[in-house]
Amino acid sequence: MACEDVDIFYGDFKAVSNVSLQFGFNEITALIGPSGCGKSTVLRSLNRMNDLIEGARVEGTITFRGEEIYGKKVDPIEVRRRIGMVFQKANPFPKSIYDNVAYGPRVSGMKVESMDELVESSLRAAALWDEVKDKLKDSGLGLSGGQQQRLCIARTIAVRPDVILMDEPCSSLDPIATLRIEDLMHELKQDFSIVIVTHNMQQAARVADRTAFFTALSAEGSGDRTGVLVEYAPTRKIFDDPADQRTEDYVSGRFG
Ligand SMILES: Nc1ncnc2c1ncn2[C@@H]1O[C@H](COP(=O)(O)OP(=O)(O)OP(=O)(O)O)[C@@H](O)[C@H]1O
Repeated sequence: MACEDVDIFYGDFKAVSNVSLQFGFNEITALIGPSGCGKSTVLRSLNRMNDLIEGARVEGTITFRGEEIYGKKVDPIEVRRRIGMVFQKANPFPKSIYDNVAYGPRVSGMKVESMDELVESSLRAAALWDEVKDKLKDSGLGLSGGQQQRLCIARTIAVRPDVILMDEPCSSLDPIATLRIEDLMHELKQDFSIVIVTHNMQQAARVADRTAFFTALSAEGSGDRTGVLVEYAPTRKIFDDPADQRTEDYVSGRFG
């Protein structure tokens, strides 16, 4: 997956300017940077989630497996099936644990030989099966915050995406639940590519193969601040030997 010269607007406001990034398969890429630099905006553009925000507009090229995802003939629902998303706050449906996982395959009309097996394998892949296998009919809302987030990951995996986008998936979790999700991410990258937005630099350093650092620049003559990509490199390089002073200031905690 790649974006090239991407600008993203909300109405007249240019939130993100000139972003070019290539995401590796079976890799975890972290998007980091100070608040308002456009990380979530970029993430949402990768599976056309911005389509759902009134006034949001993407210019430039975003391709997935060589195909332009904003192409006229492309079905955004299919894009979102292949490029799934996990949100900041776990948002299980008010349904049973089983039905949360089965929901996506059912509504997308996926051909499934055994729904029971698909539910089990998705819950296993999300490291939740052992905790819920005896209460699959209970409501997903009855689980702990960390379990709910893993349920949302299972729900995302169930439709067999190629890429999983994660928007600060651990920000409302305690440190133990956070480490659990990070371990899970390491396992998931065997089968999926992952792009994660995180405020937590240690988290980026722990999980990501590559890291993109963004900042926000003030536009001349207006108070608007537009997000730009400063540097994109292997995570170790970003943290140990960044090329740009702004990256160094941010990762060393001097700014942001
Ligand atoms: N739905 C929206 N409508 C209008 N403007 C928006 C919308 N979402 C974000 N913005 C603006 O776009 C800019 C980038 O926001 P975005 O949420 O992508 O940044 P971020 O880096 O993810 O921030 P944070 O780390 O605080 O979540 C900000 O100026 C924000 O106010």
